[in-house]
Amino acid sequence: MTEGKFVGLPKIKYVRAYTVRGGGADYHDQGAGHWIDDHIATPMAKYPEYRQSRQSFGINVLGTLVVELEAEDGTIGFAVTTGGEPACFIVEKHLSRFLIGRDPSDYETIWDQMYFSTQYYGRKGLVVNAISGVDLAIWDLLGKLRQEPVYHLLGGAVRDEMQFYATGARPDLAKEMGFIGGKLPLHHGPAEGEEGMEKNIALLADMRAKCGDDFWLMYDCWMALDIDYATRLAHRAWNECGLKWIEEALSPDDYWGYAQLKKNAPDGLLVTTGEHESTRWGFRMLLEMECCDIIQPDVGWCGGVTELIKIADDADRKGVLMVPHGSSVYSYHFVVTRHNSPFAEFLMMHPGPTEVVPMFAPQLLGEPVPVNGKIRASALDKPGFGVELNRDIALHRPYPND
Ligand SMILES: C[C@H](O)[C@H](O)CC(=O)C(=O)O
Ligand SMILES: [Mg+2]
Repeated sequence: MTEGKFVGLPKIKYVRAYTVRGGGADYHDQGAGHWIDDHIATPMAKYPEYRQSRQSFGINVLGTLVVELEAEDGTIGFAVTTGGEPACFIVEKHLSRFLIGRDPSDYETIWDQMYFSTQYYGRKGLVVNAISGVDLAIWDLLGKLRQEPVYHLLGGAVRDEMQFYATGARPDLAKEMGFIGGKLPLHHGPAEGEEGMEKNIALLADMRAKCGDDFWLMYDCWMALDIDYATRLAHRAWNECGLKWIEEALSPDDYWGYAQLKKNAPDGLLVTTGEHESTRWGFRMLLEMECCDIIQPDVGWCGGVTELIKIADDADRKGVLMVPHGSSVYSYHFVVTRHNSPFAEFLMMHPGPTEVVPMFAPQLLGEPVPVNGKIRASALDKPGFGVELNRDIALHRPYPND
């Protein structure tokens, strides 16, 4: 090619960041009576006043962040993640300078600039959520401009369909719906003593009796435990109920604790974690310190697709499975391209949960859902992430940059 002739894709012209309330990407932002806020063990449960409800300590305080990127030709890429109003500020007032006038194909440089310009106040959490939202919107725009699904841009499907396990309070119903396993929220942590431990085991035993021996059952501990409690739970749940894995038992900062837990856990029981970890550097700690058997990055929180490529490659190199946390289409387009992601998570967002509903409803239109526990790769065959933003919901743009 003659130097200087290549014109590239239409450049990004507008960056818009909105916040929305009510479920969707902030899936903890649900109404009263939802299974996801029913006395679930958390690190805040040592304070009795914050034990019954996660909303009582503010789990849903952020709401959803919607990032919208409009190219010069009017094509719009968008993405949703958790982050709400403070993430809108970061996107519009800080990150937009690295986006306006740029070709979306330059996602590597854009990511690098977003990360290192915010490193002095970022690195993890809210700032990386905002970076992830922008990165996902770039990949959506790229797919829409090239008229290709994101999974094509990532190397294509390695399997014809994806298999799902369901996260929710009713693994017995998930089994009837065709899922390969059910992940229960743990309800009682160390502050509720031996009585709580007995209740945890009793619930699992009841589900084992209902689901039969071959169905996977997992416990999601949402960072609530200490090593002693997690070790005792792991042994009892494995011996008495055939638990498949114990998830996110400890604080995400306690790499040393995870390495110890993995040594303490019974042979055959998997230790999993990573949904609140970010970037190639955080996951390198988990992988090199041999903290777990499965890493579970959330593509909307760990740095987006651009960063997940690096995280997944590192896990692959070390022979560790990478099964992303939730994240709807943003996960599906990645999982289907990866040999080390043999199955995926489906978060049951029905309050019961007695039926399958789209994970990020009502924010996305055209979101595929598992049928008989599976989604075919061909269901992703639309440009970008294959979904549209539902503009009937109340979008609020607090910090316009233009
Ligand atoms: C059910 C868990 O407490 C949490 O709400 C979701 C989660 O950690 C997961 O899906 O994994
Ligand atoms: Mg989890």
